[in-house]
Formats: sequence, C-alpha cells, structure tokens
Amino acid sequence: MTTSEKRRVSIVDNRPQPSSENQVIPVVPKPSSAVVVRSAHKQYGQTVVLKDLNLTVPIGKIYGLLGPSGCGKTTLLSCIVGRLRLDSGDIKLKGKLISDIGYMPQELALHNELSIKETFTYYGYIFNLSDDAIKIRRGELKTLLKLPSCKLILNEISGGQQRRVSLAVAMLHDPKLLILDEPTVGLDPLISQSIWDLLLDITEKEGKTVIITTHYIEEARQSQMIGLMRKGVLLAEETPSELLRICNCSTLEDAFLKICEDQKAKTDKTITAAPLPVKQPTRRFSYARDLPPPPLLNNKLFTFGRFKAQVYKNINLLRRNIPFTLFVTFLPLIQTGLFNIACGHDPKHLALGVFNEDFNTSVTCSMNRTNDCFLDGGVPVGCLVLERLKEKTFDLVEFSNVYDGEYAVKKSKVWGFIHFSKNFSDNLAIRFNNENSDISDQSNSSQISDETYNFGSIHASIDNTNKYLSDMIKRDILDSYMDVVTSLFNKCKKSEKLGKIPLRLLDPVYGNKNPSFIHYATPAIISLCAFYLPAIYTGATILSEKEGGVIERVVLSGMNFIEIALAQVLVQTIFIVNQTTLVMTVMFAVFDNPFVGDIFPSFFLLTLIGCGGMCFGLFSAIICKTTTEAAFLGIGTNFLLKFLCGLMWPTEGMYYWLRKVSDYLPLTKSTESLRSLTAKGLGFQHPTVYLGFLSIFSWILVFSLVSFVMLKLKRDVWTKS
Ligand SMILES: Nc1ncnc2c1ncn2[C@@H]1O[C@H](COP(=O)(O)OP(=O)(O)OP(=O)(O)O)[C@@H](O)[C@H]1O
Repeated sequence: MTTSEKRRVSIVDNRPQPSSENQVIPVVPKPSSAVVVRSAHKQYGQTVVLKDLNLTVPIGKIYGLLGPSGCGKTTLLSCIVGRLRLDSGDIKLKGKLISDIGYMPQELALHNELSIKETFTYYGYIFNLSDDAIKIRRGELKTLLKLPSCKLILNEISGGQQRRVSLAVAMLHDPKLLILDEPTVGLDPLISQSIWDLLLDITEKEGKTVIITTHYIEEARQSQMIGLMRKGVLLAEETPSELLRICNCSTLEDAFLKICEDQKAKTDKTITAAPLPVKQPTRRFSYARDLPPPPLLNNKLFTFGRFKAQVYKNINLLRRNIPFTLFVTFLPLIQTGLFNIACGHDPKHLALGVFNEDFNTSVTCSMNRTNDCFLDGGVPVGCLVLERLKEKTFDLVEFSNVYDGEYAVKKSKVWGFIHFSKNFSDNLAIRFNNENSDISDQSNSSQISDETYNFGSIHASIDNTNKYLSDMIKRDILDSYMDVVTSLFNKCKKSEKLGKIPLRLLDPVYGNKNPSFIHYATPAIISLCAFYLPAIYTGATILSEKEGGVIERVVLSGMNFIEIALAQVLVQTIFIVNQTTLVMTVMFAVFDNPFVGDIFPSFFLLTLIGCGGMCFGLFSAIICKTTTEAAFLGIGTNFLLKFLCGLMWPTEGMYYWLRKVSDYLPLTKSTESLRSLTAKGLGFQHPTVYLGFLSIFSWILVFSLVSFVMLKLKRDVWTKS
C-alpha cells in the first residue's frame, strides 16, 4: 500500500471503531449512500484520468468534490451520470432511473434561442411534467434562484443568469440527487451564497443529496462531506471540520495544499506514463458492450412527453429563427428557379470567323432577290448559309484570308472559322447535277474531280475545347446548310428531298424534337435538391445541438434516439412536402420542362428521396463530431453522387464496374425513375420506375439501421468533441 493510500485510508476510515473487545460499542447505523464509486479507472488514449478511485456520497448531504483544473472531476461526474463509461470499476447509485438525478454540466448546454419559459417547458415535458406542474415549479425556481423575466431569450441574459437557468433546469423535476459541475463559477459572491443556501436547505429539509464541484475551495466548507482529488486520485474524503483537524490547518486551501504536498513528495510520478493493466479498447471505436454497465437506466424506450418536448423545441427554434426558416423553406424555389434561368439555353452571339471567296461582294446574298435555280450556277449559296447563321444569332467576323481566320480561332477570338472556297456555289451545283443525273450515266460521274468536291465543300475549323459549344456550332452550320439547299431545290422545281441527307428522323418516341440539356438535367437537379436540403437541415440542427452539448444533456435527461428521430421526421416532413411542391411547380409549371406523367407517383418518389436525405442527415450527425466534419461529408458525397449517379453524364459512359457500383447508389435508380415518370410517362409497373422506389427505400432503411446500430454500439455518439 502506498503512503498516499495509507493517508487516504486514515482519513476515510475515521468513523467510530471498536477499540477493545469488552467495550460497549454503540450501534451506529451505517448510513446508506447515494453514490458509491469503487476502483474507477478511466483514460483517454494513453492519458489516465481516473486511477483506482473510490468515492462514497452519503444520502441527504452536500458532497464537495474539490481539486485543481484537469484533475478529473468532470470526468468522474460524467461517469456517474452516464455521460461517459468507466474503462473498469463500479458505480452504484441509490436511484436507479435517469429521472432520479438532476445534472448541471459545466458548459451551459441549453438552447440559446429559446426563452427561459420555453426552456422550462422543454425540460418539463422531457420529465413528463404537466403544464401546471411546470408553471408552479418555474415560479418557485424563479424566486429561489432570482431568475430574470421568463420571457427573455437565453441569448439576451448574462452568463451568470444563464448558469442559474441551467441549475434551475437540473432542479426542475425535483430529483433526489443533484450533480452540479461548477454551478457557482463566474457568479456574484452574493448569488453564489444564495445558491449554497438553497442547496443546504434542500439537503436538510428535503433529504436531497448534492454532489458539487467548485474551484473556490473555501466555499466548499459549507458542504457536509469533501472529496479532495488530484491527478485522478481521491486523496481524502472527510467532513470539512475533520479534514481541518487532521491536517491541523485553519483553511481548506491550506489543508488541501498540505495533502497535495504530502502526496507529491511520496508518489510524484505522472499518471500519464505507462499504460495500466486495464482492459484497453483494441478497436478503433470503443464499444458500449465492452464496458461496465451505465449506472442509470432509462425508464422507457418511448414516452409521448419526450416526443412532445422535442417537437415543441423544434417548432420554437424554427419560430425563433425566422430568417433560417424562410431560407430553408424557399431555398428550393431559389435553386430551381436560378437553374432554369441560368442553365439549358443555347448560347447566343457566339463569334464565328468567316472567309467567303464564293462570289465577289457585288453579288447579293438575299434569297428573296434571286429566283434562279442554283443548279444552273450563279446563286450565292455560301452567302445564304451565312445569312442563316446570322439568324441563329452568330456574330460573324469577316477575314480576308484563311490564315487570319484560323489564327483567330487559335487566339480564342472566335469559336470557329468557316471558309467558302472560290466558286463554292458552282462546284456545289456540279456535284448535285452529277449526283442527281441518271445513275447509269457513268461517263458523267467520272467527270467529277476531287477538286470539285473540295471546292464544293464548306471548310470549318472549330475550337473543340467546349464540347457543348462546338457540337452546337457544328449542328447550326449543318442545319443552316440543309435549310438553304432544300429551299434552293424548291426554286429549281425539284423535290427538296434531293438536298437532304439519307436519314429520316421520325417524331421522337419520348421527349420533344429539340431536346435540351436542361431536359436531361431536370430530374437530376430535382433529386439533388430533394435529397440534400433535408440532409443539410437535419444534420445541421442535430450537430449544432451536439456541439453545444445540448443533445447530450437531453439524452442524459432520458431522451432517446427514437424520440429525437421521430420529432425530426414530423417537422422535417412538413418541409419535405413543401419543398417537393415548390420544386415541381417551378420545374414543370413555371418553366417548360417536359412532364407527361402522373403527378402523384412523382411527388411520392420525391418525398421518399427527401426522407432518404433526412436519414442521411441523421446518419451524418451521428458519425460526425462537428458541423465542419459534416460539411465536408456533405460536399464530398454531393460531388460523388453528381458524378456517379448519372446526374451530369449518362452512366452508360462509365467503366463497366463503376456503372455496376453506380446502380446501387441512392440517386442513380431514383433519378432514372423520376425521369421515366416525368419525361416518359411510364407507370409504376415498369422496372425502371419501381426499381427507383425500391432503391431509395432501401437507402432509407440502410441509413436508419446503421444509425441505430451505431447508437447502440458506439458509446460517445452524442458527446461533443
Ligand atoms: N474527451 C477528452 N479527450 C482527451 N482528454 C480529455 C478529454 N476530456 C478531458 N480530457 C483530459 O482529462 C483530464 C481531466 O479532465 P476533466 O475535465 O475531468 O478535469 P476537471 O478536473 O473537471 O477540470 P476543470 O476543473 O478545469 O473542469 C484533463 O487532462 C483533460 O485534458
């Protein structure tokens, strides 16, 4: 036994002892204890925070837990309330239910946007109190703790007032055991004293037990029992007067100093050094089932009161933060509106270089002014093609030679350059005359030279770096040429079909004759909005509560995952339905995107995608410690889904194996299903449609199950980092 342990034992075991066999010993009833901690060991990584710690808190007393900053007081209290789990050791509480204790954490851990009244109501509902009971208790605590007007928002009151509200919340349900982590820190000495008076009052008159930590050692003199901690070890556990007597000191500070020096002299070795022979977590995560059981049990898996509390809080937070609520409500409108305005339209006024050697400038380019048949020569076909290109809004830039034109493309001054050779129209006429003459007239055909084909062709050099623009320029040059030539055949009293290429595009089976990129992208954009907006909202709201320690506090007050999730679903569903309605209205009613299907299945599918997003948000909030981590996860997965789910480019263009992976991602099949429902009008019985529903539904199950399992297995899900 070390000297420090002997010292501790000598102090701890100072109750009346039998001194000799024949002495009559008064029967002193052993006081039952409110909290008993035995051989508690806790470490963070290699840092040992609690080392073989024993502590006994008698019922109906104030137990002052004292020690320097970082000695492990908060860790010990966290283990007692079940916020953390010991690595080894045992904690026994007199009370068995979560509702038997009231815990005030060191940090505020309350919603800053709620009023004092709303905060009381929220925690009152969590502890299943009626509205009347909450009102009465609120009045009592307001007087006892000298709280300001209950209408005030927590953000609007001072830090000291906030701490008193936090203490009031811990006392709201009148628990048997109060565990208070530095309740008087930063408070006016008069207010601190009034809190001590209150605690003395409730221990004496109501038999409550209080464990309190404080940095102000002298104020702890008012407790009936004191535990002195240093470097994770409880050095002494005694009544203040006994402690002073044993140490022969007049102040607790001196007594503490003496005990510390005593310990330091004999056992001053860092407890962070060698790992102790305790059960070490060998896996990346610590699993709850590997650890000693939590000291308190939750009374019920689900209570309507706690669910009501969570809904009440969610609605009040939305009501309090109107700009955020409006933003979340109308963001889909803004996103889809801007998408339709900014994307999908053919680019206009593109600069196109031209060198037309076909005719000299004295020849008119107007179709109206020539009734001649171009097959006879003399009709400026090149000019007419250029006229058509101008009508398609190209800005034509004239060059006087081929070199300058191609140089302008290289210098990115124009997107392309087209050249009509000298006598282009005449050579074109020769080609058509020859091709339309009797096919058996071999002698005529053989007279066409390569030069005629070459001079009778349009030469185009195009900047291909922008695929969409270059494809559009090629398409418009071809369309302009076809328009001109087919019209010219009419003027020659010949069928315009002679000028067409030998391909007849019939009416499209699905979609319209001039499909646009936006028609392809619309279902993708809708799916992304439907998935990510609820994901962001759910993840952000839960994580902001997690970061503020609020969620941990309510979980320690009995709230569980099912209640949090169900309340989130209820409020979020309203948002999802609103968002789906807005997105569909903007996309298909305000803007003219193709919609030929039934509204109901599309609406239902989008709502399911929204629920998938919500479950993903919940999952992110569980696996991420901070909103920054969640933001990275959100941005990362957003890019991934855009690329891999065929939202930007058809999955048919992917490598085989990647396409197989893509099929199982949340937005691949569901987006394809949405496209089939809206643009093709397919029914639910079609595999493309029902597989989309099946896919997103499976993801909802996956996210929910994984979240549930992680909550069961991982012990610090709600602990802020
Ligand atoms: N989550 C954590 N991860 C790693 N180390 C931690 C963690 N929480 C606390 N510690 C370390 O454990 C030790 C004890 O911390 P604890 O908060 O229990 O001390 P304390 O006595 O309550 O201090 P204070 O009075 O300043 O609140 C400190 O060295 C601290 O740095």
